[in-house]
Amino acid sequence: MTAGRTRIKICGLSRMEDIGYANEALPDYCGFVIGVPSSRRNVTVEQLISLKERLSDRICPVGVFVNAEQELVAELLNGGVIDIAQLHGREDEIYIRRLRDLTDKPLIKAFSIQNLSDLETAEKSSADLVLLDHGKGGTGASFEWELLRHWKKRPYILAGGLDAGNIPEAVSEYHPYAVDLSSSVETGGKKDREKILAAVAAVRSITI
Ligand SMILES: O=C(O)c1ccccc1NCC(=O)[C@H](O)[C@H](O)COP(=O)(O)O
Repeated sequence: MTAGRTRIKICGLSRMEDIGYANEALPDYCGFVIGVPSSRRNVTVEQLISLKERLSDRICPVGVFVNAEQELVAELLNGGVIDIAQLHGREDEIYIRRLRDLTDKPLIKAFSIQNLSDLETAEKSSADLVLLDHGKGGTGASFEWELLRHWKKRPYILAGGLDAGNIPEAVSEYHPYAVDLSSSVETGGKKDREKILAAVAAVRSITI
C-alpha cells in the first residue's frame, strides 16, 4: 500500500451493467458482496466469477464476506477471483490468524464505529487495512466522523454514508487512505452510472 492520492472503492456491484459503469469510471477497487443472501447486493460465487471476467484489470476486485468459511475466502483469493478479502462480520483475530494460514493475500477488516473503544479495537487489528463504517455495512448512514480526530496510527478506509457531496470534506478533514461507497451511488436500489462517475470524479478532483 503506497501513500498518494485518495483511493475510491465502489461496493456492491451485482449486475453486468454495474461492471460496465465501473469500467468506465475506473475506481481503484470494486466490492462484491458474496454469500450474504440477506443483502440485495449479494452475488453467488458463479455470478462473481462471470462479473470478474468482465471487470477491467485496472480495478482491484474485493470480496466482501460476513462470517464466511475461511476455506471459501482463501479459495477465491488464491484462485485469483478476488485480490483482497473484506471481512464485514464478527471475524476476530483468531479467524484472521486461521485465514492467514490459508492465504497470504491482503485482508481488510471492517469495524462498526460507535465510540472511541471501537476505534481502539480497530487500530489494533492485524488486518492489512481496516475499514471504519457505520453499522453492518451498506446502510447509507455515517458514524460520528469527529471520533476520527483520535485516530492516529494507521491508514484506513472510510465508509458509511459517503457521497460525491461530502467526499471533499471527509478527505480534507480526516485523510482516509480510501473512501468506500455503495448506497449513495444507487437509484432505486440499483447502481447508477452517473452517480458512480460523479463519485469517482469527486475523489479524483481532490488535491491535498
Ligand atoms: O452492501 C451490503 O449489502 C453489505 C452487506 C453485508 C456486509 C457489507 C455490505 N456492504 C459493505 C459496503 O457496501 C461498504 O463497505 C460500505 O459499508 C458502504 O456503505 P454505504 O456507502 O453507506 O452504503
